[in-house]
Amino acid sequence: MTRVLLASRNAKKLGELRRILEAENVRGVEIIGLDEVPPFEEAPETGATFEENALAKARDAVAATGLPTIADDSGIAVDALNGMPGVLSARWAGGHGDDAANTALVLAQLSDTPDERRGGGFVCAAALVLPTGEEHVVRGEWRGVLARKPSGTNGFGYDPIFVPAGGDRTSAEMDPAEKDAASHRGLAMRALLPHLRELAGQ
Ligand SMILES: O=P(O)(O)OP(=O)(O)OP(=O)(O)OC[C@H]1O[C@@H](n2cnc3c(O)ncnc32)[C@H](O)[C@@H]1O
Ligand SMILES: [Mg+2]
Repeated sequence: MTRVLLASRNAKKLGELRRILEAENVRGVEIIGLDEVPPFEEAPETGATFEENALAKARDAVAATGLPTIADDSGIAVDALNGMPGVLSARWAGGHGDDAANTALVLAQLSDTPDERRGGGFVCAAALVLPTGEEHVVRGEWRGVLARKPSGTNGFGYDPIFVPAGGDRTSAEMDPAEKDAASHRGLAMRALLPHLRELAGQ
């Protein structure tokens, strides 16, 4: 078993990452989270791009633990807000990870935005950094529109207000496997699969 660290403190995100790898039958890799390694000082996520933040999170964790590490930096980019919240998604309303306040603020900011200009998308940058210094950074995007009110209880973060393109339900109304099959995170993680299979000796 090769131990691979997922450098995240977001239990929901960690759950999705694990589920996606499981669905892809990546065996021979044991995924552990930040709570399962000795604590180390985590730098604030101050990068200008998702890729920068993902790489920084993964590099720090490799330096501290010596484990091959995946980090995910993600968020929602709203067209009418010029791509924001973007890298500020986790702390858009001020506090870190207050999902209800973040979604309420985005909805309020879009209250006068008509249906035809409510486009946006989830973005996920995933970085895989190995103790050898080998680095891979990939990106997944999931386009859709911003709803007028929250619906659904699955997922996390902005899922209750995001309606993926081609459908009429929010991603919080989709079942988990359905979200994974189409999501930004699913796309990014599947792009890392060849490297993970190599690590697993598969
Ligand atoms: O940095 P870590 O510890 O991994 O956890 P985090 O929650 O701080 O994660 P990010 O810094 O990447 O911020 C991502 C934010 O974007 C939002 N987000 C990302 N992926 C999402 C998804 O699949 N569905 C809904 N919201 C999502 C959510 O609000 C997250 O708090
Ligand atoms: Mg974060």
